[in-house]
Amino acid sequence: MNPRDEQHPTAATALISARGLKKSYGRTEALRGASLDLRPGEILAVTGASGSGKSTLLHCLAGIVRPDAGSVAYGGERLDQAAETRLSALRRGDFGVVFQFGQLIPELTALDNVALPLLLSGTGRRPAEHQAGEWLERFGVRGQADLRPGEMSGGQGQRVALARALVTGPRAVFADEPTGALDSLAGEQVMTALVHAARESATAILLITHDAQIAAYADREVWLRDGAVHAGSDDAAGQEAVRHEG
Ligand SMILES: Nc1ncnc2c1ncn2[C@@H]1O[C@H](COP(=O)(O)OP(=O)(O)OP(=O)(O)O)[C@@H](O)[C@H]1O
Repeated sequence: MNPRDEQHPTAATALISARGLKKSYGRTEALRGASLDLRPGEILAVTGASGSGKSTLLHCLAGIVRPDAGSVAYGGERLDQAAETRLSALRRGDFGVVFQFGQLIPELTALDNVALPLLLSGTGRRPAEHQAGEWLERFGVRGQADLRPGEMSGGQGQRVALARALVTGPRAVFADEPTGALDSLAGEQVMTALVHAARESATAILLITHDAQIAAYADREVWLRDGAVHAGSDDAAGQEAVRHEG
């Protein structure tokens, strides 16, 4: 089945709304007025050439990096102005993050890696391990629960990383090339598991990818060029974002 066929309703109101984001690193202008809406429950692919600002945009939306200018609103709350303590609370509860190389804690088993965000938010060990086991099951890696990251394949590790990102029931997951280190079969399997889990829990996914086959899993696709967001051809909200920049 074409992954785009699995449609779902999108709400008119954005979950996260970024307007006119600018961010420079020294003389490098990574973002030059990027605007984007992530709608509740949608899977949005962000593509673009290397160095076009994709990771920087993701970091600004997730409250990891503060933009130099512009705004990021999450349900009306301005993340670009929020205190660090508030941003880390959001990253622990409302947002999940997955990177290209999972970034699991090497000393912990798969189960403990997934249980950790729950333990950090005050869930008791037993319920945390129970929920972690359920999420490993959902991603098809329950059999690897007692393995450490070094003992798993890349695809298994990424499934564990996704389980860890989703275990707290986040409203949004930010995935930066989550299949970038996998072969195409493992990548497709990871994406199928991610899309399924996101649909079930109505979690919005911001997915950065270079790969058109991976982007095809998204409901909507935008591309970045020179630090600004450009809409896909069928994307009215994105067109708005482009106008907004002008
Ligand atoms: N922490 C940093 N320090 C200095 N320069 C940075 C930093 N992060 C990003 N940059 C620069 O900002 C620009 C945009 O980088 P970014 O990682 O956002 O792009 P990208 O589209 O995600 O690239 P890639 O696809 O290669 O990962 C690049 O020129 C990059 O070198």
